[in-house]
Amino acid sequence: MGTVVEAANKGASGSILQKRNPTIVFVLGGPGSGKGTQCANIVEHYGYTHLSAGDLLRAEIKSGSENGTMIQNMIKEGKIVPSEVTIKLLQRAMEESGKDKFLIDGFPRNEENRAAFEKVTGMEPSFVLFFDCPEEEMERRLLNRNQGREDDNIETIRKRFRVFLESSVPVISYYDAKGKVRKIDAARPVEEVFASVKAIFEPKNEKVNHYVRIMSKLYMYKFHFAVKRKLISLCCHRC
Ligand SMILES: Nc1ncnc2c1ncn2[C@@H]1O[C@H](COP(=O)(O)OP(=O)(O)OP(=O)(O)O)[C@@H](O)[C@H]1O
Ligand SMILES: Nc1ccn([C@H]2C[C@H](O)[C@@H](COP(=O)(O)O)O2)c(=O)n1
Repeated sequence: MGTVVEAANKGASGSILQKRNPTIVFVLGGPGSGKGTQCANIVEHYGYTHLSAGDLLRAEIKSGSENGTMIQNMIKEGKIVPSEVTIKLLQRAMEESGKDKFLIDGFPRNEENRAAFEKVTGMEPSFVLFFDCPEEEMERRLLNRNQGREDDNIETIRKRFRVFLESSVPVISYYDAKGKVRKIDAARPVEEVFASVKAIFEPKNEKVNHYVRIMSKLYMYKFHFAVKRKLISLCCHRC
């Protein structure tokens, strides 16, 4: 059996979806930044279909599939599951839904995820919704989540934060350079965060769009500076 990337190279994959020319929004942000919470609001108000990569992987574990144990071990370690597996699950879910507007939550988590998705499906996101939240707040939320998730313990949470900084932030930077990132301050109460989300999804005139893009760019400068400082301090702790 070939890999999904090999299948894409042979032109065997991605075609059904591509023909439907779906709208894709990637939803990114650290663990506990509120991606799932806000996706539920977007679904309710704007008719998108929500596909959470983490939920699809957890369902795969429960289904008792051959990849189940490998996925479970990786999630317990806060690691990122190989793109092969996650992309197949996402593609299947998109095809089976019969819908054409998707919020893809928690994906792409690293450069491998991103490049493989674009290669396999031949599709790119319309934009990337990025929920920015300080670690202390995300940690508090995850420790209070109470959904029985195996990875909501302090040891795995710290690993997930590190993977976010080292592997997921570069993906956000990639799309930022293409002008596709819409950054949201996610440290506020749910309703306030959703008000900012709405401003992105509502149709606007060109002047407002221009203003939103400039504000997003300014926020992203600040964000990248903070990430660099954090990575340097992590390196200093290691030495
Ligand atoms: N703005 C908010 N203020 C306070 N609590 C919030 C806010 N948004 C979400 N929460 C709560 O924080 C927890 C994590 O939220 P959620 O599951 O939406 O995050 P997530 O980014 O999808 O997390 P993960 O990446 O780990 O799946 C939940 O218990 C949720 O109810
Ligand atoms: N693209 C993805 C998305 C998720 N995972 C794994 C690793 C995560 O820690 C875990 C939980 O995801 P969440 O529900 O927090 O979005 O699932 C992955 O490997 N690749």
